[in-house]
Amino acid sequence: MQRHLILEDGTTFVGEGFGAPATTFGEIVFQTAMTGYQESITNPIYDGQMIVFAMPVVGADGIHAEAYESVKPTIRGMVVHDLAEISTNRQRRMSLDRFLKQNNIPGLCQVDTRQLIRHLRESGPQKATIVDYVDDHARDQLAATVLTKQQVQNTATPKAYANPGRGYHIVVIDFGLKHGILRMLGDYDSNVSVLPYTTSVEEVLTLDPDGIVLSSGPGDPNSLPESVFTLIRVLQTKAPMLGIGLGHELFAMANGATLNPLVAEYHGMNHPIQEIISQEIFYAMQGRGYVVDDQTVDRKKMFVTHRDLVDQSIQGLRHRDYPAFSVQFFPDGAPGPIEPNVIFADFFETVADYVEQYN
Ligand SMILES: NC(=O)CC[C@H](N)C(=O)O
Repeated sequence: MQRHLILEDGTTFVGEGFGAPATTFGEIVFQTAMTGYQESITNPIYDGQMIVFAMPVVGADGIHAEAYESVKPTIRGMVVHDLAEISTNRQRRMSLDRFLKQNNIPGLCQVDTRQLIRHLRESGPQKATIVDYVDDHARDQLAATVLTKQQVQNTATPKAYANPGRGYHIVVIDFGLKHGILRMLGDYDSNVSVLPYTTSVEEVLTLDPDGIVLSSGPGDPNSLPESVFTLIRVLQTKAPMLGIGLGHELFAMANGATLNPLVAEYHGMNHPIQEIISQEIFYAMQGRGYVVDDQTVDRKKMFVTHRDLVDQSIQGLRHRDYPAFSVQFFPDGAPGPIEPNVIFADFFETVADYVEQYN
């Protein structure tokens, strides 16, 4: 059935509906990665958003068991050029179409995604809706919709839980965790406790962590309560810390930096990232709508460890006084290149040194 995408600025696109026949509202962003649509649509950083895929044909892998990044996807829609009808992946459990239907997420295919993405690159993210008909009612509803700023609350765990293993005790502060982070921690000798971001310093310290991870997550880092920054400021002095994505942004803010929204969000894996000390270049999955303002990083406290070579944005920070560091990109490679996995190796090396020194 023909369906339509309406953008807040009035632009409309026509396409063929797939997935759930639902009408939804969300902020629309585009994903330029050529692989990993299942990981993208299940990554909690996209909570409440609609994703347009630059990849011309999406769906050929179907949905498979290893590529979930959350238990339940909370995106609001998926816009693609061509939907692959036939999937030949041996690990495939179901079609993308069925998966979206089960999760009540609408899809739109046969859309001129190149034109749409060019438009969004200029306009930046905006509200959008997928509807059956374009009429005044649909436009009014879109105009009246207020998008939530509560994405972290929506996706982060409200209760502590364990991801048991043997080895170092790693506490993950959950801001909208993706599974890739837990998978990577599980590849090392670690016993993981995941705590809500509303947790107190005492609750964390009672667990006597050997290392602390600040997870990635959706939304605007400026929308988080002051208690989060206090928590980070205290915890970074107590045990080795690794911030990822939103965790990196919050780590920067806790140490005095400011975060700015990007004109066009960047979701992709084609920007080279350089580790400054080694000059090594690698690629990593990135998903960011915000960037650390370079001018506001207190060089006496922190230094820049990684930069994106396309826009020179800060991609990594390290504290000068504590074993605490952070990366803006996804080091778990789910999806994406696995070179940045080395960030976890660095973290566990830091944890091992710390445990040896203080226990
Ligand atoms: N990679 C992430 O964790 C995303 C962080 C944040 N929501 C942003 O858009 O910048």
